[in-house]
Amino acid sequence: MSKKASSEKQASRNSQTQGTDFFDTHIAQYERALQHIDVLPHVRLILGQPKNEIIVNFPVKLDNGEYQLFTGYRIQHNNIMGPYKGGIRFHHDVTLNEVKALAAIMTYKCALLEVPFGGAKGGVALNVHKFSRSEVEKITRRFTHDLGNNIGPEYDIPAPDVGTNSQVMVWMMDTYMNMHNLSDKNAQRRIVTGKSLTSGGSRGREKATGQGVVYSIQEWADENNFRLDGATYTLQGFGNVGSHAAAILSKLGASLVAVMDHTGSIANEEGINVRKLTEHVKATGGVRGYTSCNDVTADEFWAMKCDICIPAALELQIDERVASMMNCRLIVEGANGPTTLDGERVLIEKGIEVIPDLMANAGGVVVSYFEWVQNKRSESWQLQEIDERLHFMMRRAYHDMRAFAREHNTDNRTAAYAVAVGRINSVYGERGIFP
Ligand SMILES: NC(=O)C1=CN([C@@H]2O[C@H](COP(=O)(O)OP(=O)(O)OC[C@H]3O[C@@H](n4cnc5c(N)ncnc54)[C@H](O)[C@@H]3O)[C@@H](O)[C@H]2O)C=CC1
Ligand SMILES: O=C(O)CCC(=O)C(=O)O
Repeated sequence: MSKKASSEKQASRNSQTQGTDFFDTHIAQYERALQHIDVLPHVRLILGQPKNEIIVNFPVKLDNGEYQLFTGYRIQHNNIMGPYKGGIRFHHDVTLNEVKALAAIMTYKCALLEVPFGGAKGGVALNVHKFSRSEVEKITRRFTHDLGNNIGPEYDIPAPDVGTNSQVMVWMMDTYMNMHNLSDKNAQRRIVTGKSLTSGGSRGREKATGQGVVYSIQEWADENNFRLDGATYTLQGFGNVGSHAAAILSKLGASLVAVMDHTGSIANEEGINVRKLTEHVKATGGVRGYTSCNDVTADEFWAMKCDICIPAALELQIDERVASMMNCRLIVEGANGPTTLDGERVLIEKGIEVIPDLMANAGGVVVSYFEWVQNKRSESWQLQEIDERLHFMMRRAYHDMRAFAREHNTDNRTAAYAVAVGRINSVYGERGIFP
């Protein structure tokens, strides 16, 4: 088997064979945090499962005239802190358990960042690369239609995730507006965030998650007297999160030495030109075939010596085997849930620090919140203001997480969960339970 083929097979093996235990992994991480804080018994129960699980099966007429049935999910984990909030994923491996885990992660991410939203996530099981633009539009509109009143601008607000983008969000918005005869059409644009700027999106949302990844790295670098100028890093995933993180890190003088995506893995110890790679990915759909780099296997990618590794693709990628190969100082989880429980154990044994998903990739939902507020008030904020507000909120959450970790002698993930669950628990405690 060629190196490229073996690399692709490895990437797909990681995401497919382990996808089913993502919710269990999340629950184990959540329960580990409960050992460090006092949580009301009913709150433990409530947070252990999502509040609502919406599953819709819907047919769509494809370009060839045939009908195909799709399964879509919207999981609403918790809304004690505010309206349900979270992305929509279009990917062939989408399952109920995956979306449940992603929805719960949103609840804790928002609580850690003090964003006044709860947690939700949605997804449709489809390989987006295999459908035409008009088919993806029809799938989006039909899914939105079937979600009906299960979403709403004050109730549950979707956003982009893997396989979706600002165009998909605008189709969702348009479908929702056409379904509801609402008087204040403009304010209703906040039914989704992550829209294009022209259709009511926010400046800075496109790069927000990557920007937040970099703000997290900068906090860690300051804390550890580490210079980013001249540092090396590897990146799994060169989509929205990965490509923007890389573009910003380039400006700070950090050097990208290896990248993996769904098409393969490439490396160059001398550094990869991020701007040129971005053009290549736009033109060809993936990193494979980019010149000035060597093709490497997935194992060679993970074993690459570097200062920082940024997984920014799918969940459960860094398992025990991968973690034992890794040769870096810091892992920054641009993706949701990229590390398995065994993987994390090995990383801790090896002294590799992790900035967990709840913290590292929260920039997206923070700027989504800014977009929602701007739509509600008919305002349009400047990029500088957005970046400053985002930076402030990322820094505050980072130090809340680190303070807990130091005080209770925990890893960062346990600390991030504990801070978030502690805040949610306080609200439940103050409000009591409706009988
Ligand atoms: N888009 C956003 O604002 C946010 C995204 N995230 C998380 O970041 C991660 C990436 O999301 P996006 O960049 O938005 O998605 P995207 O769809 O823009 O990009 C996904 C990237 O992952 C790569 N990929 C897919 N399958 C792969 C595999 N089997 N092996 C290696 N690479 C693979 C793709 O080639 C692509 O480069 C996900 O875990 C998502 O939940 C987290 C917070 C916000
Ligand atoms: O921007 C949002 O509302 C949600 C982003 C998201 O899905 C995530 O943080 O995983």
